[in-house]
Amino acid sequence: MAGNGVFVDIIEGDVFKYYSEGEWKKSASGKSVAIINPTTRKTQYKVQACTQEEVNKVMEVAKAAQKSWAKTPLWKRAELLHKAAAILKEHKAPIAECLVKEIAKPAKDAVTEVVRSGDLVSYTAEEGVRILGEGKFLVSDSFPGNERTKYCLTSKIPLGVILAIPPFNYPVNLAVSKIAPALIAGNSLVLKPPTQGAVACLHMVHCFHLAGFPKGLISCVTGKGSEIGDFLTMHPGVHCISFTGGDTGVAISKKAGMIPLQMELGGKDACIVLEDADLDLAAGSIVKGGFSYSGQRCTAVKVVLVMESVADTLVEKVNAKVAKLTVGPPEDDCDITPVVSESSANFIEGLVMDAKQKNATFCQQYKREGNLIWPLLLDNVRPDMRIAWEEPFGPVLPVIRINSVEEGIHHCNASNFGLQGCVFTKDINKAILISDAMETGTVQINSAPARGPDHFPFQGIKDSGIGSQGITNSINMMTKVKTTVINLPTPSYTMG
Ligand SMILES: NC(=O)C1=CN([C@@H]2O[C@H](COP(=O)(O)OP(=O)(O)OC[C@H]3O[C@@H](n4cnc5c(N)ncnc54)[C@H](OP(=O)(O)O)[C@@H]3O)[C@@H](O)[C@H]2O)C=CC1
Ligand SMILES: O=C(O)[C@H](O)COP(=O)(O)O
Repeated sequence: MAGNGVFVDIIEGDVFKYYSEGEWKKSASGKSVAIINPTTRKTQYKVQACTQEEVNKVMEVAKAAQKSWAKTPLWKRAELLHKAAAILKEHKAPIAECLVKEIAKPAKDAVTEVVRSGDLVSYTAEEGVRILGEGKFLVSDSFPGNERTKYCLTSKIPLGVILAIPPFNYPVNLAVSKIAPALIAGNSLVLKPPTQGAVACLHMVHCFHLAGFPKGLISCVTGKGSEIGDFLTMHPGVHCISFTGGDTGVAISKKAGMIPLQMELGGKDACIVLEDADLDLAAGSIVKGGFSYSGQRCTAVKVVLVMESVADTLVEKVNAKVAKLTVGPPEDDCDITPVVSESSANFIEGLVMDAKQKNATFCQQYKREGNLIWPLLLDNVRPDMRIAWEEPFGPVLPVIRINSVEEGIHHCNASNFGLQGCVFTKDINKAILISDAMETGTVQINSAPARGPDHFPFQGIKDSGIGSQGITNSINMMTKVKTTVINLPTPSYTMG
């Protein structure tokens, strides 16, 4: 159970504590933030509403802790990360339980998220010792007009204090995908977890605490993003922001100072299905891609663009699979579970009603109970409908029928998002041409969009983000280049 066993220190009364200076603390605000269970719509947990003074304190200690952490040998940093990964995996059950209660993640997927997170931490430790253990050596005589009098040594050094802000949908995985690269690279880290998912994050942070990281190196401040978010992101003590979420990220990038930003934002991932596609494969991928975790994935298939000649067959196959999806509580491991909040369900319903008014074809009857929305495929969607462009982040998937590949590419590229896309065809040449033409960070050929495996590069263009993630890219992003130049009194050339 949450807050029990080795986790007993992280809670007092019914409010979970925040983590600062290597200790679990109550906020001086005396206030808490309620976390509403999406299934019961009742308060499940409470976390501290941290104050600005408490944020100032974690920034101060993070700065000091980073200085000595940067002097800790790389292999020792890796050793601690491996230890944290093992502890995290050992305690997957209580953490997964929080994910079920806070964000209605189906029970098995919740366990998978924790295990995947442990693996990510270990992989990052291994990758870090390799790529940070190497530098560059340049000599001056390769540039015109220079003798060989200068030797340039290049290495990667930490940025300082990293602020990590993950979203609700993968609170643990998208937190560790920021924490592990930051730490292996010699940075300290301040985590502001999403409110829904905060308690899972606090348990995860306690696993790092149990691993024995130095005091102040990792902190976790809780509170509503709308209340402490700006104070955190505009804090002068922050040297880099790694954020995953929605439009909030666009606002943050305008407010943040002159610091590196890693932004993973929304998406409207298009799935283009050509006439020669394996329609069974496409239908299976569309259902998995569109409806896993009730469509609440940045990488979910969010619009299907299918050639008119095969559209009827594809829609029929997709519908047959949608009919088999189970709908209900996350504890029962149902495929479709309640969406994260009432406001999210209302937003999704708004998109559905707009499509209804504009005569989209409803392949299933629209049904909603509380935050639970039954899976819905909308056929014959046209560009004047909101659902053609907006991200529902729910189990509703639009199908747009197209008459040419160009029409599909045009729709994909007209979106303000550019996260991922996918194309189904048996013609690899066509697939490559389409992939090159799609303005998205990644294109999957004959499979649905996906972030994982977590060491693959992952990036969005346009409003979908800044920079590239994935383990290696995140480590590099959380470092800066330092060079030392050795100036010789006379040219020196190496002999054969
Ligand atoms: N491209 C990618 O890799 C991914 C993108 N996403 C996108 O995330 C969205 C869903 O996640 P969701 O959690 O709703 O996204 P939000 O943008 O609403 O929230 C993300 C995080 O930002 C915090 N936050 C809110 N306001 C501020 C602020 N003013 N300053 C700083 N932080 C703030 C939130 O805290 P609080 O919860 O307390 O409000 C939360 O931790 C979707 O658009 C989805 O596509 C999701 C996963 C991956
Ligand atoms: O951000 C997300 O929505 C998830 O990281 C997606 O991860 P996945 O595509 O590997 O499920």
